[in-house]
Amino acid sequence: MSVTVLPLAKSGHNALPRNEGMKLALDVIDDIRLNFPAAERRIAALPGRRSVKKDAQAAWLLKAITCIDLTTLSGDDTVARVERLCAKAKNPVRADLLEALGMADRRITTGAICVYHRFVATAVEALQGTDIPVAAVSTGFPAGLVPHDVKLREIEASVADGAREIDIVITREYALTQNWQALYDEMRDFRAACGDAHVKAILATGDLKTLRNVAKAAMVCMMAGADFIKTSTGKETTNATLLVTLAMLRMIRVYQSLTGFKVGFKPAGGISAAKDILNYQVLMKEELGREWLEPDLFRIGASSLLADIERQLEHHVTGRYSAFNRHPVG
Ligand SMILES: O=C[C@H](O)COP(=O)(O)O
Repeated sequence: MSVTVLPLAKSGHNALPRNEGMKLALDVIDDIRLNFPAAERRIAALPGRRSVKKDAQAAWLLKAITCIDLTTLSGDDTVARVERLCAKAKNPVRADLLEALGMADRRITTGAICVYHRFVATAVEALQGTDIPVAAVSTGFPAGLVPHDVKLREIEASVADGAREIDIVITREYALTQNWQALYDEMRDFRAACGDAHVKAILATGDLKTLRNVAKAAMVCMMAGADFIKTSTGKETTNATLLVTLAMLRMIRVYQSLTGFKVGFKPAGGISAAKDILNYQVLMKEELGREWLEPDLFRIGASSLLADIERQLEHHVTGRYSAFNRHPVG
C-alpha cells in the first residue's frame, strides 16, 4: 500500500521572510468586526464538508505530524522525560508503519519540541544532528504575571541555551482592557529579546472573553512582529477551538493584505484526536491556502495527539487498532 503524500516540508524550518511588523494602527484595530453567527455556521458545517478519506487521510495525518510541536509542560518534567520526547520527535512513526505507507525513505520528524526553559539545553543536546528546533515557553508561562524585565531575561536565557523558537504569553489584562498600546509595546520588546529566534504569541484565547478581543489581540501581536499567533497555553479552561481559529486565521489574512507578511498559526491545548486535527488542516487550507499546511506556517501544540495519529495510521495499514500503550510517548 502507498499513500499519495502532500510534499513534505522543504529544507529545514522557518525559511520564509520574517514578519517585521508595522506601526500600531489603532484605526485598523478599531475597525475589526466579526460576524459571530456566520462564523459559528462556518465552523458547524466543517466536519460535514470534510472529505479527506483513506490514503489521502493518511497523507494529511503524516503532514500533521511534521507540524506538531511535541510538548511536555508539566511540573514533574524530568531530563529523562524530555529525552524520551526528543527520541519520539526524531522518529514519530514506527518504522514498520512508514514502510507499509511507502514512506520509509522520507525523513519525517515533528515540527519542534516544546518545553519549559529548564529543559531547553537538554532538548537541544538530544536533538543534535537533526533540524528539529527547540521551542521554549516563556514570559512567565502560563499566566504571564511576572515583571516585564524578568520576562525579557527569561527569553534571553532560553535563546542562550539554544531555543530557536520562543512561545510567549501576552498580558491578558491588556486585551481585556483594550490597552492595545501596552500589548503592542510588550510584544515589540519580546520580539527584540528573541533576536533570531522566532516568536509565537500565545493569546490565551479562553481568557479573552470575546471573539472580538481575540481578533484584535491577534492583530496587535502581528503588528508588533509576532512570527506566529497561538491560541492557548493548554492551561486555560477553554483552549484551542475551531471558532477562535477562524477568527485568528481571518486576521492573518487581513494582516497579509496590509503588509504582505505571512504569519503562522498554532492551535494548542486539548487537541488529542486525529479526526480533530483534520478539521484544523481543512480550515487552514480553505482560509489561507496550501502554504499554511507546512511547518513554516502551521504548528500544532500537543502532548498526546501523536499517539492517536499513529494509532490511526496503524489502523489504515492493518485494519486494526492497537492499544494506546503501544504508542507510549506523544
Ligand atoms: O502548547 C501546547 C499545549 O500545552 C499542549 O496541550 P495538551 O497537553 O492539551 O496537548
